[in-house]
Amino acid sequence: MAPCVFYYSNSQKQRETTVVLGGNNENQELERQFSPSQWSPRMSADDVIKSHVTALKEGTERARGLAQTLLNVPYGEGEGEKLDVYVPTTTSLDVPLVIYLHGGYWQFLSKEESGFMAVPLVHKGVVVVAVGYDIAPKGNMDVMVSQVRRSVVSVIQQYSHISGLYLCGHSAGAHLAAMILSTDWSQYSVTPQIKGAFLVSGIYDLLPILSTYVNEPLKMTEEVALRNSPSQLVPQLKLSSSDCDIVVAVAQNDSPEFRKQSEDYYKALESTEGLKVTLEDVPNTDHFNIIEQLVDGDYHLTQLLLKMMGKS
Ligand SMILES: N[C@@H](CC(=O)c1ccccc1NC=O)C(=O)O
Repeated sequence: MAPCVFYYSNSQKQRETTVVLGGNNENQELERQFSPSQWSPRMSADDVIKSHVTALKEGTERARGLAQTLLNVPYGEGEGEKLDVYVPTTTSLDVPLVIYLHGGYWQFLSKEESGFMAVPLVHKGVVVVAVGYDIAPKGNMDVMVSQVRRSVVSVIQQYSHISGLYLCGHSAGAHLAAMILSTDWSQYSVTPQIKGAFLVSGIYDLLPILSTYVNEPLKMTEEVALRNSPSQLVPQLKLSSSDCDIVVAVAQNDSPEFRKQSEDYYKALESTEGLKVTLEDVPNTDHFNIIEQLVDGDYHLTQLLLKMMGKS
């Protein structure tokens, strides 16, 4: 993985842009809204990102030390199409599996920092799978969505004996999880039955980020953003995932735009008859520690996830 120094926050860049261009207030405000690190009450923007990467890395190292693992299992031909499996030692026949999709604005992080939530789950007899995908600029939005969909197909082909399939995604990973729920599986060799999904501090409408720094490496056009926006695909989600329990979780200290993304998506799902969806507004959390705390078995969202899988 690249050293932390590359995980810059947007604050420095914004100052530079302001000086050079004189600044466009509206777009500056949009960029601030889509800079999660600027909204943490705990630390400065740079520190919260550094601390996030450290927490995820350390948590993943700990999980790799404590759980049995299968690392770098291919789910496709591509170099980046690999996943890590964290396996419980259990004699139970009731073994749920949760697939974790990491965040990082489709341009940071990897599966190497994405096993952090495995310890309390594996301890309760749950298999945890951390999926790798080709972040930008190597991958683009269509590629990433196709990769994570294929990873799900591969997992259910390899683990046909599991008692239930669940998804958990953070930030950009919550977007990818929502895209998985909205898949027309008729193009694929199997139709996954996803029992539950945890969508944590996600982005579900990609249009507002088109004009921001987030889109620089992604290079999405409006057409690409529209066809990859879960907010546009609610009817397909209803067709494909009507039996899925969906939790839309958002941090109390996420930016107003991030909170709006979750609220709007929740409302769109909730007003669609037949879907089971709840909105979890998690107190005393920001965009980063809302997911970091999954290392802790007593954390509210860990408990909720275990309960959903019948393992609390
Ligand atoms: N420029 C973004 C960076 C960011 O979101 C991020 C950077 C490194 C690792 C993860 C990130 N975001 C969410 O997981 C920010 O201001 O927070």
